[in-house]
Amino acid sequence: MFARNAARAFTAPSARLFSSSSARQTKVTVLGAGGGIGQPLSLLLKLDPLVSNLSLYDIRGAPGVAADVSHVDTPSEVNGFAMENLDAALEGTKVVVIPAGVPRKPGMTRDDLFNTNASIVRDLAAAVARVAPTAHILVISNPVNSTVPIVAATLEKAGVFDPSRVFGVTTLDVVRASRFLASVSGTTPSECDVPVVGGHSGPTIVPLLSQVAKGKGLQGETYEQLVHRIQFGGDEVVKAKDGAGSATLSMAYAGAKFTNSLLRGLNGEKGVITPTFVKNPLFADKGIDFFSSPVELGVNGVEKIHPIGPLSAEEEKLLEACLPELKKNIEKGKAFVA
Ligand SMILES: NC(=O)c1ccc[n+]([C@@H]2O[C@H](COP(=O)([O-])OP(=O)(O)OC[C@H]3O[C@@H](n4cnc5c(N)ncnc54)[C@H](O)[C@@H]3O)[C@@H](O)[C@H]2O)c1
Ligand SMILES: O=C(O)C[C@H](O)C(=O)O
Repeated sequence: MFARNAARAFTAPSARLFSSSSARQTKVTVLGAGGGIGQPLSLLLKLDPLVSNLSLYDIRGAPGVAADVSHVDTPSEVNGFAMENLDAALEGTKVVVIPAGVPRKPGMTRDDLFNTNASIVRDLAAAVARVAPTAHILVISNPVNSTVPIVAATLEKAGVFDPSRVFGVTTLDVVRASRFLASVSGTTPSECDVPVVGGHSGPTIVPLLSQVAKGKGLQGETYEQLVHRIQFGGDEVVKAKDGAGSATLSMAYAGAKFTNSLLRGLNGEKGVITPTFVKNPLFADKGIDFFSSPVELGVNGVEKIHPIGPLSAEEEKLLEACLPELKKNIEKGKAFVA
């Protein structure tokens, strides 16, 4: 893909997206592969050396996307599956990534997508429960704060829920926090790994800037504007796309990055830690049993859930605003399946 004399220039970004420390390889299935996220995500997964087999499914267009992506000269096999072949797409898969569902238009909240996306995600989760009950499920479809509890409850109903195998992908918030803090502090994103905890919508997104050297001194308007931009980065893209959807390319990058982290953990690499929205005991005493906090990924998926660490006074307030809304979103998801 890259010319020999250009290789140096490309080394840094590709190393940041894909890190491969082990030889074991895995079958990955994308549900919603024909969409705005699904297509670039499928391409990026085709480039991941830890993916041996890529299975692409959508209710429209997946065979075409698969034919196209399959010509890329990396070792993995690619197969496309049309609407009626969902079971075949899931056969023998270890990791299922779900970006199926409708995106926002200007003026909508993520919760406004619930009525359409809840049943899409529930039905896909039921198929995974039936065909690939031990697969790891990575949920991208919004509203993530509700769709993850929907997936968990659906698996629970089918008697196959394992909390170490269900993840809400909140990596785009981490990617944005890193990129935006780098701009504000005049550094590079690699120096700005900001833990982002909570959920994935506006005030439920809680960036912990005080835990990063480049972020801890920020105050006043600079701090407030940065927090707002991280919490509402999605709206920025929805507005700029002006009715044509929400973040797709940066989300595909974030989805491929999280998938690679999980695959490295599954392959036995130690110390792979990243925030993700999982069944989480940290705020269970407040009735909130799903929460994104830094999670160590290992051979079984979730290996260890880390605490969120010390918070500044501002972050305490952000967390206070996050919890009630997150609780509502989680309960709405659970009620839908019940
Ligand atoms: N987690 C995040 O950070 C994040 C970021 C961006 C977007 N999203 C969400 O991801 C979802 C997809 O966004 P998009 O821009 O790719 O939308 P899109 O409309 O471009 O693509 C969605 C795809 O899902 C497919 N689909 C619909 N029902 C399906 C089903 N039952 N089975 C399989 N495929 C089905 C559609 O055919 C379409 O190809 C949206 O809900 C969006 O809000 C999440
Ligand atoms: O904003 C959206 O609706 C899509 C996504 O959740 C995002 O954060 O970009």
